[in-house]
Amino acid sequence: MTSTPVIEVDRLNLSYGDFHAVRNLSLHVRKGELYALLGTNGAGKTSTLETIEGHRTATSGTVRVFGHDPRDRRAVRHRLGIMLQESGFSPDLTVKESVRLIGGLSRRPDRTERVLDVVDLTRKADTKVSQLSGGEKRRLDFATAVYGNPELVFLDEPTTGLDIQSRDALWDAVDKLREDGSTIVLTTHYLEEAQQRADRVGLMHTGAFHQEGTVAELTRSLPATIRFSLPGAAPMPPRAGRRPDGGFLIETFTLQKELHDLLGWAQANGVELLDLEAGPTRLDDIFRSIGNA
Ligand SMILES: Nc1ncnc2c1ncn2[C@@H]1O[C@H](COP(=O)(O)OP(=O)(O)OP(=O)(O)O)[C@@H](O)[C@H]1O
Repeated sequence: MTSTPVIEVDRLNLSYGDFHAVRNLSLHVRKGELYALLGTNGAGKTSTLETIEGHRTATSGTVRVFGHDPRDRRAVRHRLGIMLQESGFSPDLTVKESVRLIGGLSRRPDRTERVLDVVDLTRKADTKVSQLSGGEKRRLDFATAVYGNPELVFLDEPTTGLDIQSRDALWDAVDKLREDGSTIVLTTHYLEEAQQRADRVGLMHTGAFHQEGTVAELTRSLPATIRFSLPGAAPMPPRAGRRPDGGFLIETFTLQKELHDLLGWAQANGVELLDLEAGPTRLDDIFRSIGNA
């Protein structure tokens, strides 16, 4: 990863009539980064992305992609691969024809067969789009992000509707794009995917950033958790609170020590800890804390 800026958004404001959907948002993405733009429903993610992609005009502020105004399609468009939530391919085209169409529109060199292989649709090459399953359609949408290895890739909810094998294959293909130097901007409601993969996360709420940084930076301010349950006759464990589901919860900033003490207590009392889970704060917990703020 280098410090070359690929996306530079400064004090972006976007209004729909009287409604102020994005408020003074600044965001910079560097070459080679995987940046996850996350947020609550209606936070302004799509509005922000559509402005960065050149589909919307900012009410005020500046947006630069590779140093250009993204509405300058000639300068920018061939360098972008955009996987929308719904690509809207013609239902009468075959898969192969659709991929060729993507290639023609992208103006990037590649081979249709290679792209079909990456998105695992070689066996469906001659099938009409109207006859694809939901997951297969999603993999065809992904071809827009893969064709010709774009320098900047937008993935909008890429794994929605995909089974676990297809998800793994998609993330393998994204890893490959990154090895070849692509920069990735991801939106997803599967927070564990962002937690595992994002170099940085921007967490939006009501038009502005609630928090921005690495996952470690975002989760640092909240305690880690240990969750477990106990067999009926077990004594009450020290330091643990009761959860509404009858299990136990320990919140701690010293996870390793607390876990060590708990295991020692269980050993000393001859108690088996059931459903034991211990780990750092997750992005889910931060999302819940926004809802409660
Ligand atoms: N064309 C439009 N006209 C008026 N209001 C709009 C328009 N598009 C979006 N909005 C409003 O702007 C706000 C931000 O919408 P946006 O789609 O950017 O949010 P989002 O973060 O992508 O949400 P979600 O996670 O629910 O998809 C919402 O309150 C939405 O109702």
